[in-house]
Amino acid sequence: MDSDSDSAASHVSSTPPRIPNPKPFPRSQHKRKSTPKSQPFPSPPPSSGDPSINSLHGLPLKIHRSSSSDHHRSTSFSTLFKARRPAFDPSDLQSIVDLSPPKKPTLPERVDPSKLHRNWIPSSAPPELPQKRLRFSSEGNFVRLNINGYGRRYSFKNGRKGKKPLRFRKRSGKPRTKSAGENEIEMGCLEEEEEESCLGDSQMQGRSSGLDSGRFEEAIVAAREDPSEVNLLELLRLVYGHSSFRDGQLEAIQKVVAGESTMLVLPTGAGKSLCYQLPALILPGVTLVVSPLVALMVDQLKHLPSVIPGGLLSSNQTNEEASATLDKLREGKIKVLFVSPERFLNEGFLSVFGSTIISFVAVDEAHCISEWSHNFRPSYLRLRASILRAKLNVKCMLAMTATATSKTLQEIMRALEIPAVNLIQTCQIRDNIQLFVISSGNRLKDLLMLMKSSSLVDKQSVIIYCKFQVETDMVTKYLCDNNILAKGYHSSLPARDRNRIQELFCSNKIRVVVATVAFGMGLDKSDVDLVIHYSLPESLEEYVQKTGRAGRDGRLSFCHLLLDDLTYYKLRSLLYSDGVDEYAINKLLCEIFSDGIVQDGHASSLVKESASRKFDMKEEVLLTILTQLELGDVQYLHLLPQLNVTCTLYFHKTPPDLLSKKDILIATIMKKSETKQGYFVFDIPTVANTVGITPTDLLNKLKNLKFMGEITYDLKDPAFCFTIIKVPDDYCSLTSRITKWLSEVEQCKVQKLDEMFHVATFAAKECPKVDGCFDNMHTPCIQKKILDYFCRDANAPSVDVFTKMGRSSPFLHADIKVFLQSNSHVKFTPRAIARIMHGIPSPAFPSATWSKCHFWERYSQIDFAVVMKAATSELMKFDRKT
Ligand SMILES: Nc1ncnc2c1ncn2[C@@H]1O[C@H](COP(=O)(O)OP(=O)(O)OP(=O)(O)O)[C@@H](O)[C@H]1O
Repeated sequence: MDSDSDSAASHVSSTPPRIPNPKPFPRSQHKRKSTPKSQPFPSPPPSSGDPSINSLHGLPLKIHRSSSSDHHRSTSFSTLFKARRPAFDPSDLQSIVDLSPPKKPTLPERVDPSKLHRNWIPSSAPPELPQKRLRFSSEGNFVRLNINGYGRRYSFKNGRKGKKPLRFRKRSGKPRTKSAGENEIEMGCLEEEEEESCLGDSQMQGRSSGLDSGRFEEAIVAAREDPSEVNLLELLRLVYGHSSFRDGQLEAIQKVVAGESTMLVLPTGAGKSLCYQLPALILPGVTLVVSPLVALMVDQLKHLPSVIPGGLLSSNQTNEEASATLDKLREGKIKVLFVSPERFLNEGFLSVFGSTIISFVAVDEAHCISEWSHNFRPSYLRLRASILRAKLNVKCMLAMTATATSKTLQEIMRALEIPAVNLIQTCQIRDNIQLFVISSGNRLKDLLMLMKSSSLVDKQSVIIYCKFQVETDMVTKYLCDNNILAKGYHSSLPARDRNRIQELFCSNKIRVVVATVAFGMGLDKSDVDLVIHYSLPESLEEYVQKTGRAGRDGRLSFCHLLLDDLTYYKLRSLLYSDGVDEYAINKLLCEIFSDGIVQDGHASSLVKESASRKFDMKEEVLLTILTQLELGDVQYLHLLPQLNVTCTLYFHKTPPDLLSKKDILIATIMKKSETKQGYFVFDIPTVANTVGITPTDLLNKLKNLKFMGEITYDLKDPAFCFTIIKVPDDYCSLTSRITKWLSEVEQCKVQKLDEMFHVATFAAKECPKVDGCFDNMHTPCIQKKILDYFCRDANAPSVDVFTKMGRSSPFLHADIKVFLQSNSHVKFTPRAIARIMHGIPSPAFPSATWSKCHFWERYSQIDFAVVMKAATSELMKFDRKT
């Protein structure tokens, strides 16, 4: 089985910032470098450069809704939503939020008012009905105040209080040196990734303003002193040109301005960004916005109004870019700083803030905090109120998400110590999207029929989502061959191509994009009118997220899902690729704590690639376990920034013997190095421990020597680095606790896929079509099921969804026996055998080798647990015989 899924191809990257490649050596030195092996100055190979709680008083969750005049139809999803939430008490609601006065939504073109649902999100369109749907208007609802970018920018001083007049300075018209590149984004596993270029600079901000500075200043001071609806509305009008707040916005802003940690759940495109931007503008100090993807950060930075100067720090910036941002931060020129969660690993980053006041931390895509979400991300585990308080003196947190079950919300709120009364939540799915499911025997043909059907042929902006990159290529070609122009988009395309496709799509010059999940994050195109799921989403959360790309302007839009069993089997198999055995975890723990003692400040490392192969665990799984060892009930270790730990050193000016006499570090390196082909090769943590400094300090010293022209060096072997805080007393119980936790996480993902499949299958095959469903249109029944799913009691036992997976096969045992006999030279675990039978590659059993095996993927339709059980029993028999 191919594992080229965009989400499967994920890897957590928090490697240190790249620094530029070393300068070319002067000619004379080149000569010297070409000395033979035995000489002290061998020539370096072409340099690669340095890669260098308050406890929740239990949810029931409070629902915060504004009473809009259009909120009255009993059939709407919102009504259902209200009715389903447990223990909802309107008097509670009254005490928590200001119920805003009834709002009249503006009816958009082509929408039948009777179809307008209660949680339709009004855009800021003028009250008149537009005659025509506007094309080329992908810039959201911002007011373009100065198209030349020479507007005025507001300059802030950190911690500035009182009413002193605020200075304005002219925005520099300096052209950008690099484009705000689109990075590879894999929503399947959110993470910060490589990007062609990434500016940590407020120059990226798109909008400049020609504000009346006096009025603006007064509005800020007024909102700071009294964050009343009137004062906040005035600021909203001045900064964004919007005339009213959308559901949930005002309440969230008021809470954050009052310093109260808040959980905000609004659907995609509902305007969550504004809920951190306005408080950031009002409050003194800097606001940190934690975002899981560079692409998202870049996009959010671009969309910051220019009166909110922003910056960005990501691990793939150059040193120069990062220090330019840090300088601005120190000078008080940054009001909103976008950071990746990995940054919170870095003591250096934390120390940057010194006396800087952090007004609050906004956590975007906050569901990544919870392992029970569809996108758990280990580095989000560091986002704990206790850690943020201790390290950055942050007291207020704003968590934002569009998709979270009650269980996920509970976890986020516990981690960030958000009181239950500060949950602001509206429906997680917009009512202006019609949902269709087609049971498909041939997805390609059905897709073509759909695209050519009279109801969809005029749709102007279409996204077709595929799971695998090969699928996007294949579907794009098929559509083009059949006269439907389409562009494929996935993370393996060069960033420039991806940027271009996104731009052309946003300006309506491309009608159809066939994409993996990589397309869409941070895409604020308001008029996508058709989303097609060529592949089954892995969870209802993913389904809601992707459908949420459609109809962001509030107009009626369409979402079709092509359902087939084979995709379900394939996806279900892949979900078992992260699982680990107790035995492997035990081995890993023994390696981590191999020294058996705690040595203060002693750095250890685990080289990602080799450890991954040795323990047959994906790198993300290794990181998850390490993070758990740091942030679990007992702290066993402290994670350090990830580094490339193997260093090859080349001397250029002073001969090594002489330099080592002047520099203790060089002397130690020479003692601890192996010489390979005449070069000094050493392990960074080992040398750092000997000298008594941290690996990061050692790298800094090397950088200085490089700067002085003494040395250059190459780094390789990306590794997780850590110091041991405590050696476990009982390895066995720690092993079984971690194994249990990981298998629960795995089970949770499988259950999410089963529920998604169940909902789609119900719609396609079992729906009695009584509540408004007809033909393939199943909005009512799907919405009802989604609602059940998101509102299910957090502590309720998990629902057993019928699974289509086979529970037995007459030949399974016999096949495993033959497989073991024909591979008697290889050591297998039951999980490894089950993976091969399911066609799941793993670090120790890659598809390049094992997909050629006769049994590869043969049992992918039999439940993984059943195959594993059979493998265990056959392996025991086999071991006894041999
Ligand atoms: N009060 C408002 N009135 C009118 N338009 C608004 C308002 N608030 C936000 N918007 C617009 O709604 C659009 C979507 O906003 P935003 O990107 O913040 O949504 P989001 O909730 O973060 O979506 P996603 O979850 O998909 O990222 C933007 O174009 C923004 O300008």
